[in-house]
Amino acid sequence: MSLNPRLIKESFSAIEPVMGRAVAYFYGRLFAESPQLRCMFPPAMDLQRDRLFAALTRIVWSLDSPDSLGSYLGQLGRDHRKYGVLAEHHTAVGNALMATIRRFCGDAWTTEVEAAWVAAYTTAANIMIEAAEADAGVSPAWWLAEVVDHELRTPDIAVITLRPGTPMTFVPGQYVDVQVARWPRVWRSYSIANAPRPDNTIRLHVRAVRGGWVSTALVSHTRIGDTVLLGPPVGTMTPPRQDPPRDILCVAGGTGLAPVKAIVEHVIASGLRPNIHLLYGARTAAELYDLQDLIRMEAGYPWLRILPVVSGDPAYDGIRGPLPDVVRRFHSWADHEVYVCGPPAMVEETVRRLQHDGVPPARVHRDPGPAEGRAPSLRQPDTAGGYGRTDRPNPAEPGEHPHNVAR
Ligand SMILES: NC(=O)C1=CN([C@@H]2O[C@H](COP(=O)(O)OP(=O)(O)OC[C@H]3O[C@@H](n4cnc5c(N)ncnc54)[C@H](O)[C@@H]3O)[C@@H](O)[C@H]2O)C=CC1
Repeated sequence: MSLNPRLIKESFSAIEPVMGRAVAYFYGRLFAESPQLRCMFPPAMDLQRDRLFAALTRIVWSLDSPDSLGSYLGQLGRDHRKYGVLAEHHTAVGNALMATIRRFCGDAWTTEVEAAWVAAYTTAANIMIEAAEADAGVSPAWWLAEVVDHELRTPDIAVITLRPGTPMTFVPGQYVDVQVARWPRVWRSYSIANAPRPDNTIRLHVRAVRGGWVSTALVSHTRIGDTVLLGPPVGTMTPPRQDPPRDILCVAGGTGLAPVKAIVEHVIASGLRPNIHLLYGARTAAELYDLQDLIRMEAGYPWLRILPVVSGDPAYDGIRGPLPDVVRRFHSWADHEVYVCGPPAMVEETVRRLQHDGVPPARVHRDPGPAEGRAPSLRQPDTAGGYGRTDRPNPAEPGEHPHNVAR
């Protein structure tokens, strides 16, 4: 069996215009043929459909890059352990997928196309299965974590400290999926907002979204002593090793501060002393929910500068304006390592302007927002890596953080 990326991409493109119906058909077929799998999924499937499409899109467009495809599929396989996915489930998924593609790709379906999809799916499933099996020997499928602190910083933003029952190894900048007891099988992603700590606790910054199941439960219905489930840490917005280190620019909007703060803590703990500018934006001063903590941090490290920015209050007595504009008011950042995280449009625009101003793409680390949580255009394959989270409520299925996991 040999991979034929061209045939896969052509037939996948033929499905694009009817992708919504195709994904619905896929799940209908999967559950009709393997009803025992239905209980592994949440009651409402809309978000799930987006995730499947986003993951499929990423896989199809990565077929020419075996290394990045391999690491993505490996992560997917390890991450799927928390759902209870077993090797035999991949056969059921593969059968439903082939039936779906056959039905929806119309005239593009030939025996060569079928062979190409079978080869690609078999390869992908094997990578996921092998990664899951290797991981089973060294890491839990999920962690039970106790809420050891819960601070309501604004009426809808909580900073929550969790202690996993067994230590969780992660890299600053990564995120975890969270499930609350109130909503079984519903997982939402949150970035870990701290560097690894000796007591193994992790912090999350959570904004309750109107209609958001998990975020509302975490902010308004969670108390110290409660427990949540955590999936394995994933994500690629992690700091590169550098010696000597480059100076750093961080641009964080709202709760997008979380992974950026973890990276800043990591740099501090490393003992290196690059200059760090952290532009921390919110719509109002009251929404700068972590400013006091950041100011305390700044007081201990003269090479760390915290610059709060408010976009929605003309009377604010400090730096005002949209973050992408404010970034440009400073000297050039062209020789800096840059981390950008927050609302997707803010991230897009900030990165676009920084690159226009001479920051090389390889030095820009971004949390790509919902690029993988929604369906990216087939003509604009997402190669940024990482995942997508959004605090937008999903009108079809209230949710907080679509991410890139396909089930
Ligand atoms: N909670 C977490 O762990 C993480 C959250 N995120 C993402 O960060 C975002 C945070 O959202 P909120 O706290 O509600 O932020 P927000 O909507 O209150 O905005 C925060 C800042 O971003 C700016 N901004 C918002 N939209 C903009 C746009 N279109 N153009 C330019 N600037 C814009 C605002 O002016 C403000 O300075 C969400 O999209 C979330 O998915 C990302 C990573 C981790």
